[in-house]
Amino acid sequence: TQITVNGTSSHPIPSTLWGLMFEDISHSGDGGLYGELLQNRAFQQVTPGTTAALNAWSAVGNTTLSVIADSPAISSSLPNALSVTFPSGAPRSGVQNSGYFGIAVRASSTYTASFFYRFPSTLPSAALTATVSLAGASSGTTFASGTVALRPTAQWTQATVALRPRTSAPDINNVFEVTLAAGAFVGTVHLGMFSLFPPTFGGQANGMRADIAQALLDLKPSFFRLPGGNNLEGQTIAQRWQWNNTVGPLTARPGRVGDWGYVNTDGLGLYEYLVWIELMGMVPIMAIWSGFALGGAAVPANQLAPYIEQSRQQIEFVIGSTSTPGGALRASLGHPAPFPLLYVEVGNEDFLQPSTYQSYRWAAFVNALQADYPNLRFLATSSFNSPALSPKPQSWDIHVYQTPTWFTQNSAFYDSFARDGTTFFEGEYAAISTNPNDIFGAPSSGRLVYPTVQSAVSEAAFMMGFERNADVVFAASYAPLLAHVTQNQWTPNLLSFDSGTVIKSTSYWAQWMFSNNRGDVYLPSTLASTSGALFWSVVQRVSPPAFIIKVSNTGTSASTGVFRLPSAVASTGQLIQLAGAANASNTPTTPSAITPQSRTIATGQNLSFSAPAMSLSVITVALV
Ligand SMILES: [NH3+][C@H]1C[C@H](O)[C@@H](O)[C@@H]1CO
Repeated sequence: TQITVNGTSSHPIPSTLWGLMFEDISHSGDGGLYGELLQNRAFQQVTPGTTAALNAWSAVGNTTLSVIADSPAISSSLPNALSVTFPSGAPRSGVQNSGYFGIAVRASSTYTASFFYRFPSTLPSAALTATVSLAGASSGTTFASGTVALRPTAQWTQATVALRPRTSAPDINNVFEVTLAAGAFVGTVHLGMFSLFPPTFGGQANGMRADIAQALLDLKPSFFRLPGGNNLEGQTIAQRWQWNNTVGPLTARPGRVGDWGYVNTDGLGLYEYLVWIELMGMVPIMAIWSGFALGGAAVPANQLAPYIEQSRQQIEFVIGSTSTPGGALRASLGHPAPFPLLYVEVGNEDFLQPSTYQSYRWAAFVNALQADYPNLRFLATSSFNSPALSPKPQSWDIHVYQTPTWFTQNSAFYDSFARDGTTFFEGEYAAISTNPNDIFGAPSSGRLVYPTVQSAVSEAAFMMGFERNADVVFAASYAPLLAHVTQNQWTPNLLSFDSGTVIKSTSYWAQWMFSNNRGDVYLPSTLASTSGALFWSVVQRVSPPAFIIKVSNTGTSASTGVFRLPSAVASTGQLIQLAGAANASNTPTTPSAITPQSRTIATGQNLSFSAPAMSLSVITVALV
């Protein structure tokens, strides 16, 4: 294929083009990115006395456990506690937590453990020594232990201890224990608001798991969409995500039943998101709830005011001056300066109930909030111009989940969009099935469990379209971002993980190749055929001056592109290439089967490049 590259750029590439979409799905947050290692740490949103209330907890030795609604409670937000009864003559006994499907124990880390306790009836005659430890679930090997004094008190009191493993555990099959020595105490103790944190990314208090955060940082992401996705919406209006329930001390956070079938602790709250986003060099694209719950309920127009006010307070918390209540709260938590918020998304996928979005919800939120915050850009989340909205949205968040073939055939999706000032955020996209008749079906019906080489190179063809249309596409993110390898509600995902490992998919590497090889301006070139297999994008980097040529071959045989570049270039350049069998994936058993390979290649102003079948290539060649 002969490809003529224009020497005059058509448009700059916005700095926000490549970034991350996040929501707590498949334990992306609790059990994933959020640093807390204990599951069901505060018995939030569970029914006392039920087995489910004891999720992840079990007795050590002879104790009997039950979750109770305690009085006094630890706080009004945390009504539940674990009642632990030690019988007479008990051996070493106490409680055990199995983490989020395991706990990684690394000798290089210092873990911070804490819990609240009180003796509701019989007080011990003197302080008791509790042992807090990390041990092999089946081996019983103790990797770390520390002691803490439990004072004889009926009032809720917090105990904290540092744990330093002497050796790393060989696998993630480990447990956290709080125990008393044999015969140390006969009676009942109430425990609650446990926590076990490893060192966090950048040392952030109540922060993120370092290995997952680092894998995300390696993508050099420019934005972070939060807090969802479906998980913003709630199955009911009462279960929606509410920013004010996610800030302040952990004892003030009630948690909620998330939209993906598990309790969200909301320990990863709005402040933690924003501080981490800043630490990562990203900007937030923040959603506000738009009056619609996934179960189908919409707030009537004449009852929206308190929800609009809650959203206004959410925005005030993020960017309000410290003379406002929201800004003052932000300052009190340690961040007096406003966060760099420009984009506010009104709901999520409001194409699910476009009628009320069109008739009043969009206008009610935007008219009120735009008046308060004129510099903000509000994104509509219903289907583009279907129905038309008033006031006319400045931006839209468009999602697509499709087959690899759809992505190659729609590489020019944005070419025909009107250039009228409206901008677009491709907030969610992924090739998720090879079966066009059952996109969201089961793996037996074509659904991908992990991204494949074919899905990654097809997404890359679509991503070429984002660079070509970066005058109207300002941001794009693959979704979902993260998922536990087995406790998930959705596949495929950009990154998979368990308690100890992060797996970078083929699609992760495609995102990595685009985001780590950005240009400043786009150079138009011969258009690829959308029914073909070869796709390309040429951008120019100002400093150091270079052409960056991305080539995706989504076909089953090698294909050559001859690039006629607009000016002289060096005789050698760098090639980064991702290639493999169409159905190859990186999985827990083969985590690095397909990774980008770099090498130097011969280059010239007429650059002939043979792209292997099923490959994504990035060629960087210096101008001379
Ligand atoms: N149904 C998808 C669309 C929604 O916005 C996300 O929560 C889901 C997974 O990415």
